[in-house]
Amino acid sequence: MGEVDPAFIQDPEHRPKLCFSEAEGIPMIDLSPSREKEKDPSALDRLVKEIGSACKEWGFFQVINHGVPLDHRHKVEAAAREFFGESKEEKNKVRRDAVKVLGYYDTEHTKNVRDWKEVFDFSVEEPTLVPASLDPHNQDVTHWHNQWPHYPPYLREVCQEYAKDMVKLALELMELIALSLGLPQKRFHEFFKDQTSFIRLNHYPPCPSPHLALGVGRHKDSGVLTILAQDDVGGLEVKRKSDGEWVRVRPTPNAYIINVGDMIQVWSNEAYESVEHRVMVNSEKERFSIPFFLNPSHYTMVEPLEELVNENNPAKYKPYNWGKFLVTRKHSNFMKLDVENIQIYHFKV
Ligand SMILES: O=C(O)CCC(=O)C(=O)O
Ligand SMILES: [Fe+2]
Repeated sequence: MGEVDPAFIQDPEHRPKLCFSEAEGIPMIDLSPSREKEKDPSALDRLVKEIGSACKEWGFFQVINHGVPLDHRHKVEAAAREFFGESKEEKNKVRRDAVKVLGYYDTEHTKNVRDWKEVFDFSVEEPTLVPASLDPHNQDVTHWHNQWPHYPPYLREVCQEYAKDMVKLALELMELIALSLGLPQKRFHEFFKDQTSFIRLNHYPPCPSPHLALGVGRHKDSGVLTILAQDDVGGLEVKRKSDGEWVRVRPTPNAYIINVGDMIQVWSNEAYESVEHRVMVNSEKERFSIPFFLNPSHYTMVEPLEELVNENNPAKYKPYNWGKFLVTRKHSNFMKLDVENIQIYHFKV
């Protein structure tokens, strides 16, 4: 057993339990009625209700019959394995820095503790428009550009193809979520022109001290919605809403794990809430996962939707600018700070 660098060590109250319970009851939802809606409107109604209660009770669910071609997913998984198998020197050729925020890095901090992982980030829109400055008064816009590695050479193409699949599935899920909130089906579409969505390839190497460190420390996803592909190793834990216990999401081959992000919490005025989750590592097996983070345009002002607030249910959040939030987060996750990074509760009324 080796030792881990103190930067990775979680405070005692946040350390994982090595014997864990597997989540019974994380809803498994069959999405086929969404694509066959003309044929069976009552099946679509049932699906919308299932999505609504999963968002309300869990903030997490899994989907099958999601329409994403399996070979597209397999190609990205293979490319990720090959990429992370390259030498550090090769990976560092596409390393992110304070200016080039996309690419490879292995020093992400969640809540100021270093994560036991290495990642490769790429955005869906090339280039992605974002604010140039963290300063709220500065309106300048800049671009994020992807940094594609030379090896493996096919990585770029398969990632771009997969990104299209993810956007399609995400918008379909947003239609179902809109219906479940009593909104017009396409209510959310306007936010995704010039989207800032991105995909992350995650590699969690075996860790000599899985009781002290985490692959990703406890956090909520700050975007709209996350679509996660995990391999068969397992390690994702969700803080169950009903009792606050950490429970593990059992890997289901070819399914996707969906979770509500902070922006759905704000838009829905807390009808739905984003839920804390974290990733355990283990001493024997490496693990790979691929989250897609659905994010709106940088110029989106995020606030409870007017249709969902009234005198009896006033807005629980003040509007905030997504682009400024995003670049502030990117900046703070890059280095260890002495202060908490930006959170939606800072905008609570
Ligand atoms: O790897 C996983 O299972 C989840 C990763 C995650 O929660 C994240 O990157 O936000
Ligand atoms: Fe997450």
